[in-house]
Amino acid sequence: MATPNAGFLARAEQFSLELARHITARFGIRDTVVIAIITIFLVYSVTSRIQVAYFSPLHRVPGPWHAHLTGLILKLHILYGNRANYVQALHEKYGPYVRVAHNEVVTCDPAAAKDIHAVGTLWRKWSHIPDNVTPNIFSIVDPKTHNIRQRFYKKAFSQLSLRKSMEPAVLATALEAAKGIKQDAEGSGGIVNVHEWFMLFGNDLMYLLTFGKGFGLIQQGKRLDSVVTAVGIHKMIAWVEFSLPLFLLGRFILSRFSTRMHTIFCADVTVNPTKDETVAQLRMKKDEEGRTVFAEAIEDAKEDEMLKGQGKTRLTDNEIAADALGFRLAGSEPVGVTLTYLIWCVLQRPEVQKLVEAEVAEVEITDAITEKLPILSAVILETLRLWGGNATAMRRKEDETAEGTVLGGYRIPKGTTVSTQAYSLHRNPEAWEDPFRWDHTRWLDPSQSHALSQDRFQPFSAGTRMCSAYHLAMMEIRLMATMFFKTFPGAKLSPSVTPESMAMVDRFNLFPKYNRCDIILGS
Ligand code: HEM
Repeated sequence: MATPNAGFLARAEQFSLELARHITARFGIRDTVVIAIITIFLVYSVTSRIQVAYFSPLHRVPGPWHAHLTGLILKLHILYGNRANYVQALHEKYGPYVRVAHNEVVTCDPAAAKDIHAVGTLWRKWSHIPDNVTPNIFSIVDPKTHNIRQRFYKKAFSQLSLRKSMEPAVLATALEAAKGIKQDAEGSGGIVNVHEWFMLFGNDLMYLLTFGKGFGLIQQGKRLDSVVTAVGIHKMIAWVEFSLPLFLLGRFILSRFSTRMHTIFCADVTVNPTKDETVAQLRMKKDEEGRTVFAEAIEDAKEDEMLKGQGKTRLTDNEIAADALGFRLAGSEPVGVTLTYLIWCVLQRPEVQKLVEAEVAEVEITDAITEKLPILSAVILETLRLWGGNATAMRRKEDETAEGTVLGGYRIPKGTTVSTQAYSLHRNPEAWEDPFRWDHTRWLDPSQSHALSQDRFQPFSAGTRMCSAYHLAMMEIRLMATMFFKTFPGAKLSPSVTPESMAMVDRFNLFPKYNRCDIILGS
């Protein structure tokens, strides 16, 4: 017996045949085939997007309506350097789990952050480096390859080794920066943009770390905008993510007509050190002058039994060049940014400023001594909590488990990107009391010390993908901050510095909106 469904199917079949006959008669066979292929593609794309939007388990995760269908709005925010603030606003509206794109969820739940970034986690770093480009330590996805690479640097980046190898250079560079700040202020009525000097400080030290010779940016009085930084790379990647055709148009056509376009669309070409020069520098022998910590790390690895067991005792030339660039990009900016915000936070609170100045006034500036100063340490940790230089998205994927995973009660299907950002983790009211208030005293209470555990305080990330240079970064911040408060007691913020001017822009690292923090030096 014919069912009502069969009647419908028969009518649909007849309609389709009529339509096909009509189109074939009007456009000819070849054009009809093209139209059919395009139609099938469009129908497939739309239905699969609707399926992912409303019928995948992700539809239960709250978020703005458009995020269920597309990541376009998120990509626009990335393009404008606004991702961190956009995601924070979404957390404030929707809670600790938010769907920000059809295939991406963000979370500021400490339990999820702990799971995702734990040692031995199944969550893998998300990377858009194509297979044919040698990844650097920052972008390697495969955990085994990453583990091998990490071992190359482990010893050289321990606190003990760094105090021998890098501390004198960090101190000398901090002294140069303080001199530069003083001279700059003398030439401009006592007002100086300290952000610029802190950024040059961070950049100079990274050149020194990877190439043995600092490029003397501070001595040359270079301006910040003449230094190529990770910002360029971020803008370039943001364009790729937003629209590949627009990126290609910019890269191959527009970049020929304007230097600005060239720095945005061809940042990788501009920023890459010539490979031969880098490799020669980093393969220097033990007794050669100008050998870097980086070169030592590579050399030391030859004696590492575990690496030998893995059949790998040397880095290839391509790997060395990639890592030199990776360290420079990862390390040049966040130290300078954190220092800028530290000065901004302390100078807003004269009573805290007096305490820090009194604490550092008589001390010798060494890493071991400054590490033990309670007020300075508390001020650094509290600044890293609210205004750390690298508090932006850490994107991860879990592709191992066929049925996906569960986070915060939500099923996350395989292949979904999940991001945490310390900017929101550190502002989560479930994790921190009065989270938006900068209050260094929360770190003076010993019972707070467990907050340093990996779940709710992650300015340097956590687990195996934690910042390789944590000890170096902390040393740079401690020595430069001590140098500043000893040399410039009574410094004040210029009236031009406002919460609006210091709002953070998110370009791989976070920066003050106008790249400025003007201060007036005390007489
Ligand atoms: C205040 C300063 C710094 C902060 C807040 C910071 C923060 C971070 C964070 C959050 C990550 C993890 C990123 C991710 O997984 O997506 C990271 C990774 C990394 N950082 Fe830092 N960093 C700082 C300074 C530095 C410096 C000075 C260097 C270089 C000398 C450096 C080198 C690296 C490297 C190589 C990685 C990749 C580690 C890996 O994947 O194994 N960082 N950093």
